[in-house]
Amino acid sequence: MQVKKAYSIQMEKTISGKPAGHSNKKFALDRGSAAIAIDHKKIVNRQVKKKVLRLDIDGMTCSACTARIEKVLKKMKGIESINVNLATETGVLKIIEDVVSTNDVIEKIQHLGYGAKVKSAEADKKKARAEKYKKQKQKFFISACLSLPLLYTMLGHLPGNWAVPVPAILLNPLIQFVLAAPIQFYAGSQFYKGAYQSLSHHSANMDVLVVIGTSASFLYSVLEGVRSFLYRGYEPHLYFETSAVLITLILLGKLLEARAKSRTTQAIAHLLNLQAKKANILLGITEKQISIEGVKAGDVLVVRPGEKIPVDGEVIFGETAIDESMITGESIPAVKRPGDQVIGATINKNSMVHMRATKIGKESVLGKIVQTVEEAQGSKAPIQRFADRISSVFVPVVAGIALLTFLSWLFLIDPGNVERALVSSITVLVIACPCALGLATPTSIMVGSGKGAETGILFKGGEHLEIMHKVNTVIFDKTGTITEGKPAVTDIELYHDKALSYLVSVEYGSEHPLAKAVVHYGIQMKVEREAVSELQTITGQGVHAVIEGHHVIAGSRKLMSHHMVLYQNKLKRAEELESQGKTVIFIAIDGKLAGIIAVADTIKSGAREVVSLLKEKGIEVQMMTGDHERPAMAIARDLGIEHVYSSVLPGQKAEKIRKLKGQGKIVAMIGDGINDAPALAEANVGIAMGTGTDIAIEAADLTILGGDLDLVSKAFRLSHAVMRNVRQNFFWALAYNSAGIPIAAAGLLAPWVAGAAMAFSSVSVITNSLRLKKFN
Ligand SMILES: Nc1ncnc2c1ncn2[C@@H]1O[C@H](COP(=O)(O)OP(=O)(O)OP(=O)(O)O)[C@@H](O)[C@H]1O
Ligand SMILES: [Cu+]
Ligand SMILES: [Mg+2]
Repeated sequence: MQVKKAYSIQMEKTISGKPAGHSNKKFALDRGSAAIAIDHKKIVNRQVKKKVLRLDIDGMTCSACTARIEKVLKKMKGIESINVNLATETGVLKIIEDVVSTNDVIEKIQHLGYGAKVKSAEADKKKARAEKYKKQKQKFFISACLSLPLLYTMLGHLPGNWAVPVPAILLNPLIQFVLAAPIQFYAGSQFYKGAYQSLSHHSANMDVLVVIGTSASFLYSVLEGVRSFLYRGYEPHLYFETSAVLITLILLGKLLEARAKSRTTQAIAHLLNLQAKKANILLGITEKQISIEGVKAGDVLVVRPGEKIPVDGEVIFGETAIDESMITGESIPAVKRPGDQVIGATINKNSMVHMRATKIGKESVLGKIVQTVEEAQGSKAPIQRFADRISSVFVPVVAGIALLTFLSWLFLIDPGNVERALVSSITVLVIACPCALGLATPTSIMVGSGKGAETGILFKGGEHLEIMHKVNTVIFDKTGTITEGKPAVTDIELYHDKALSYLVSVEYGSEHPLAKAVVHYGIQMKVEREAVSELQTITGQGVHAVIEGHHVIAGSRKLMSHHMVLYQNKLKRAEELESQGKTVIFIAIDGKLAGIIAVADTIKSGAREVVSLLKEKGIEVQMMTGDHERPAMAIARDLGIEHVYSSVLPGQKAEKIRKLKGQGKIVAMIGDGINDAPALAEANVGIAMGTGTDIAIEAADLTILGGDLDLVSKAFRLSHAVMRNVRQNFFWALAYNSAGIPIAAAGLLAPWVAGAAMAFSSVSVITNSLRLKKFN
């Protein structure tokens, strides 16, 4: 049954990732021969009760912490999803406001022993981070200065001629205690705090390992010292330097980590820097310069040539050309007249204009981009959950191995030697600490998606970066994706004197690229437009309207057949035009064919290269279009694409992708139109052209700013580079541990060497991630 009714698109996207291969999107499309009415507000309103809550979370030390917060909060009522990121120290939650309040969530996290507050502005955060860094640095220096004399005493233990004379005072247990205690309890207090928090919630993080390790050597040394006071002549075996150096090195590691981390978040700062800092506001007839934060929607702003457009808005006076390349990728400046929309951060080239601010801050185009990038950087790739799982079992396992080491030394290897047993087990504890594992994925994802954003590839989440490198089938949409989407009318044949006027009038109400071509042509030819009623867009087929009491339809031959319009006598002419790669629009008035009009679009530069690049990688390339077979084939042949699906209706596009997925293929769909939205949502990876419709962008997993096809192959390369980087990070994170544990258990490693290895494993992971910045 085909009912004429508006059909709506339902979209549900979650922030958190699901395992690769599973689409986390639902896209219901009831098909019919009817008009499509897509209401943006409706999509938003559906989720009005739900709120995305962004928090700054403080005090997490390793991925065991993130795992615990996620686990506990997931159990709370009203929390739909939660994603805590160690690298950015943030949490993104989806909550149902009626059920749970922001305060409930914050209290819960605080109860777990972490600091939590609603995400502050980037500037506040920077300040807080800088302060923390300063304090951390201070602690490190104190601890390093106190450790040096202790370290010096170790030189006295060097074998044979290497031994260095050590002043007796440094060997005094009391002096050593005085040097070591501040390190243990002041500089090292953060580890005690962390360990206490962790243990009081029945879990163990890396702080626990550090605390057990350092406290054991400290306490043992204290006992030895006491003994030497009680029994004259007793030679105490002091290990103060072990705990001191360990803490110093771990603090150094943290310091280096913090510094490297701040470099990974530069992409956002870079984006925010695009924004204008000041705006000239017009108050009556006087003009005043104010800072950008002071601009409100509705303000009238003056923008002179050479200045940046301060916020999103609408031109109300003047005419100018604006360079929008940073947002749209379009290198030719766009002409803007009163009534035209302008985008914040773009550059006014020609002359002064007045504009009315419409969207500011988070609502603006740039604000949304920043938000997307932030979310992507804070989200998790499926592979990270794997890392989180490993590290959450790691700590107890390691504690077990350390205990085993202690017992086997004490009872089997060197019976009765508490000291040897203790040192070996401490070393095991320290070297096995999996702190770098928690950083392996998020730092790569962060640098990688930041790099993408800089180049014009906006990933909506880390999971897409990961899935993308598994893609083996890529499907391109034609119009607007492979072609410029700026078609021009080339041929025209009319059989009714009102045909052109009616056609231009109906197409005026359509967003379709073909419609724009017709409207543009109409303006050029100075065609009069008529009043239109009952306008309906039939997605994938054409448009319908009533003009001066006449039923006018324009679109594909499918639409004509559907309305029983006879077009067969013009079929030959149409096919002739189509073989040249042109798209033919049929016009019918009151059920009679009134004209055919041919429209041609140019293939984007770089299209051929992308296709051959993907094919080289062993990826299957296909094309899927709503257009007729002939023009589709003509273009496909030109590009070297063998598989073409033509005359596909929007719902069928998604169907086709579902089928391919069913065959076990991992599919990426690249499109721009409303007709592509369901397919973009269905594909494993949906890629939208930034020049395309909002609906497509919303449905997709990543957006190519400006619609540059080179960026498509770049996005694929980036995902491969990031995943390679993640694997390298896993290696660096685990290499020291796996190699170190047996050596440490055998008692062949000094505890401080283990401490250094642990610190450098974190540092090498972050350094490796930063290499992605050089990706080109
Ligand atoms: N506004 C319109 N005016 C005239 N014809 C239209 C209109 N919208 C759709 N059509 C007809 O329907 C066909 C399918 O449209 P659809 O939007 O699904 O795909 P397309 O834009 O041609 O190609 P692609 O799927 O590659 O983007 C078009 O080729 C055209 O013949
Ligand atoms: Cu560690
Ligand atoms: Mg298209």
